[in-house]
Order: sequence, then C-alpha cells, then structure tokens
Amino acid sequence: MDIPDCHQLVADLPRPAATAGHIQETQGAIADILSAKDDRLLVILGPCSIHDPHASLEYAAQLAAVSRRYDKELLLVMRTYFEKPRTTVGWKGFINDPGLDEGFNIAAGLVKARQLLLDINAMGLATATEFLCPANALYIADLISWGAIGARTTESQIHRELASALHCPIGFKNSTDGNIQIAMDAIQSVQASHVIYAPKAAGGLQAVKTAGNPNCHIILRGGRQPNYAAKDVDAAHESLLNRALPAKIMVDCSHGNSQKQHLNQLIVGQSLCRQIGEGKRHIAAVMLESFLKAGKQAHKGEGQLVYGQSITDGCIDWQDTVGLLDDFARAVNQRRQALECQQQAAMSLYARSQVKVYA
Ligand SMILES: O=C[C@H](O)[C@H](O)COP(=O)(O)O
Ligand SMILES: C=C(OP(=O)(O)O)C(=O)O
Repeated sequence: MDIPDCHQLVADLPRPAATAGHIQETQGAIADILSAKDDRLLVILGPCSIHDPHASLEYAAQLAAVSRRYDKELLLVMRTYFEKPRTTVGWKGFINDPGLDEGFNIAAGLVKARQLLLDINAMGLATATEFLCPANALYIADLISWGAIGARTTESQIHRELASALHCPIGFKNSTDGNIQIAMDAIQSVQASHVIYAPKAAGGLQAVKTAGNPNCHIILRGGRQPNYAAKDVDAAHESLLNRALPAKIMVDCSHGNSQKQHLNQLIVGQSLCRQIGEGKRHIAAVMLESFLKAGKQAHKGEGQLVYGQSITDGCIDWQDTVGLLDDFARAVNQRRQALECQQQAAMSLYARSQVKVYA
C-alpha cells in the first residue's frame, strides 16, 4: 500500500486560518501556564485512544460546551491519541489500523486522523496527542496544541529530536518503572537544537536544524509505585530546580498512578486537588483518561463495540469527568486564596519590620 505524501495530504486537508490562530493562542496559553504567567491549571483529558471518530466528536462537543464554564480556572485540551505504544503486542492505534481489523490501512488512518483533528479544532477545542512514529507527525503536528512523549520513548534520542522540532509544548513521561531522571534528561536535550532528516516538498530528504523546544515539562505517571503523592511531587520539583530545568509539573491521574484501575483516577484527582488547594504552585497540569462510558472493553473489531467506551486503557465516564473538573476548578480558586493570604502575611511582616527599623 502506498502511503500518501505528507505535503499532499496537508494541501488536500488544509488548516483554516481560524484554526491556526486558535492553536497558536492555545500553545501560547500553555507556555504561559508553564512559565507561571498564567495561574490556571492545564487539563489534558479524553479517551485513552481514538477508535471511533463519531463517538470522539460527541465527546469533543460535550467538552467544548463545558470548557467555557471553566475558562477562568482551567485550560482544557482534548486527548486525541492516534498511536498506542504497546508493552508487547496489541492494536497500535487508529492511524496504524483504522478498521480495527488488522487491515492496517495506514493511508486511510492518516486521512481520518487529520480530518478528525480539523473537525475538533473547528469546534474551538484544542487537541493533544502522543507523538510516537516520527513520520506520522508530518501529517498531523500542525493541528496539535500540546504533545506527549510516552513512558516507553522518553529516553529515545529520535523522540527527543522530534520534540525539539515541534512548535507545541511537550510533556515527557517518567519511565514505566518510575525513573524520573530520563524525563529530566529529555527536557534538557530538547531545549537544544538538533540536526535531523526531513522530507523535501519535491521528494527526497534534507538535513534540517531544529529550533529547540523551550516549552517542555515532566509528567509524573507513576511506575511500579504511584508518584502523585505530595512527597513524590515535591521531590520531583526539587530535582528539577537542582538541575535548573523548567520546574512546572503535570501529574497523570491514570497509568501507573491509577495502577490501570480507571476509578483510581478519582482518588489521584482528589489528592491533587488537596495539594493544589493548599497552594502548591508547581502543579501546573493534570491528565485524565475519560470517555463517554466508564471502563474499557475487549477489542472485538468495528461494529461489535459498546459505543463511547475505550478499547485500550479504562476511562472514567462523562459524569465523573465533570465532577472532577468542578473539583479542579475549586482547587485553583483555593490556591489563589492561599497564595494571596501568604502574600498578605509576608507584606504585613515587612511592614512591621519597617516600623522597627525607622521607629
Ligand atoms: O495508554 C495505553 C497503554 O497504557 C499503553 O498503550 C500500553 O498498553 P499495553 O500495556 O496494554 O500494551
Ligand atoms: C501510553 C500512554 O501513557 P504512558 O506513556 O504513560 O504509558 C498514554 O498516555 O496513552
């Protein structure tokens, strides 16, 4: 099977100017959250994987509708994950096998993925993805506002080089066994420029120098043990500061932190709300795996599936998602109050010490 040329596909399904503007704005807002200019919480949420564009659009429409409600406290970006890194073998995602039938119609997968990203962005909702196969990035990266490099690839030089070429902010997961050093090494590597191969519009390859990506951060996703508790988050923050790396942290409520039990995401979420509400500034972002229906189902092939339910990791349902978003929004407001109180206390201490000095 021939794979379409990336320049041709992008020309056939072009990015409208309004979408380009919205993506640039969202990337700027995320950069502001990562540099503490914006005190909102970035929330990356949506299904573990895209397998049914129809159900994904229904989820996106619901998310777009509620996102305006949380505008002052939360920046919501939808997970649109088309590639799945497997521990051993399994369905590798919608681009690789869009028919879910081992037909591996990658050409159709690329077209359908790009179309879905265009449709979701047209709703005014920004999209997030994991970049896994560097070639796939050429077909979709211009429609992505935030990207992840996964636990299985954070240590890979190829993925670091790719991230250094991308315009969107990128989060790096700790490894599946819980090692956070590799994510910190990745952030340092990706800030630098690298020389990589890129396809020429006329065919063939060229060597290009990447710009380097200053908007990167760590994602604590748990490993053999969860790492969302205050002691782990604070230790990661300390380590980032010691290496003079960007010290804002995203905590993934799923994966190693939920021990792959989708309802545990609610427990992780509550712990994060407490930490944020107490004034912890370094928690800048969270990730949730959420879909229309709770849990997951066995991958049986198109046409035999429960509508709106994950075929990879288990997700929380829509009702629990909105409940958690309410809690996160409340926690951000509590953090604002806590920080204001701390500031006032510091100012009154300063005022008293001035009285002493000049009395
Ligand atoms: O996010 C999805 C999964 O955790 C990841 O793709 C690994 O899945 P697997 O262990 O079922 O292969
Ligand atoms: C595969 C994922 O995560 P991780 O790399 O943490 O396993 C994911 O977020 O879909």
